[in-house]
Amino acid sequence: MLTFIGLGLFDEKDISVKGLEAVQNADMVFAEFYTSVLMGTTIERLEELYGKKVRILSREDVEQYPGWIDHAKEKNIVFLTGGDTMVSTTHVDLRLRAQDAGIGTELIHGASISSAVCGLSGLQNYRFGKASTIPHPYTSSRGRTIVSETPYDTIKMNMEKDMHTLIFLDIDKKKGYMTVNQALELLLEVEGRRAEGIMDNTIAVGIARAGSPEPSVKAGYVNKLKEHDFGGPLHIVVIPAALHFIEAEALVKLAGAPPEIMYSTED
Ligand SMILES: C[S@@+](CC[C@H](N)C(=O)[O-])C[C@H]1O[C@@H](n2cnc3c(N)ncnc32)[C@H](O)[C@@H]1O
Repeated sequence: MLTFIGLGLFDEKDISVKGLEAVQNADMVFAEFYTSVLMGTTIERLEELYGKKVRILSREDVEQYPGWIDHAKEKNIVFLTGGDTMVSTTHVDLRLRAQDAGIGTELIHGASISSAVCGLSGLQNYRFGKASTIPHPYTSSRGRTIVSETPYDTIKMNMEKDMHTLIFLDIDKKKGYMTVNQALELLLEVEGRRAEGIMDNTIAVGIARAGSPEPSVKAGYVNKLKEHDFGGPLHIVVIPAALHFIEAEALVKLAGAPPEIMYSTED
């Protein structure tokens, strides 16, 4: 049996009781921390709580060479991930590979950043459209710096449908954890090229360290918000569509948005 377990958002204590029991009873424990990271703990603290060795898998181990799942044909193995275990296409793909190999699978869910952003900001879950990820810029073979326009296109498409956009921020071994500030600068850079006006006079919401004792939640006009100090990682951004009046009130009262946003809301 291969059990997928979501560890929640911040530290070793965010796992569910059900999840903890499954890890403690497992024959082998695998984990990946490239799709998300629990910033409030360490591998040593996880191993101490579980009383088990945790084998850390790379992206290649999970996406290209998941031979390790064969252990689940004979043994109970668990696979740990940050957040909820299935809020990631990679993990769904892994589950399907296991099923195809005749391995039984089970899910034990954890708190996800996708719902935490709604809780912390007051934005309504049902109003979110397609999510996107802002990757760090990279250098092309011709030496040009490439900034992805995909997140900008996703925001535009969602705005046309009156839907909010959740934007995950890149986690890169060398370039580090992308901040809200870097993400907004990159969106403004694309706006500068495309000049389609979707970032003009637009409110954004930045959230840092959801699930920690001191999350940072701040909403404001993009040009101002990009200067705000959100503190340490992880960070995430939402670009809301037109706001329902309760959402606007929540952003003002819970995220320090300018009060005037309450006078241009939808019913
Ligand atoms: C690709 S998502 C993985 C989602 C995860 N499976 C879940 O359900 O929460 C990872 C991204 O979400 C954001 N994120 C995850 N945990 C966070 C947290 N505690 N606080 C703020 N942002 C977070 C970061 O932008 C991070 O790069």
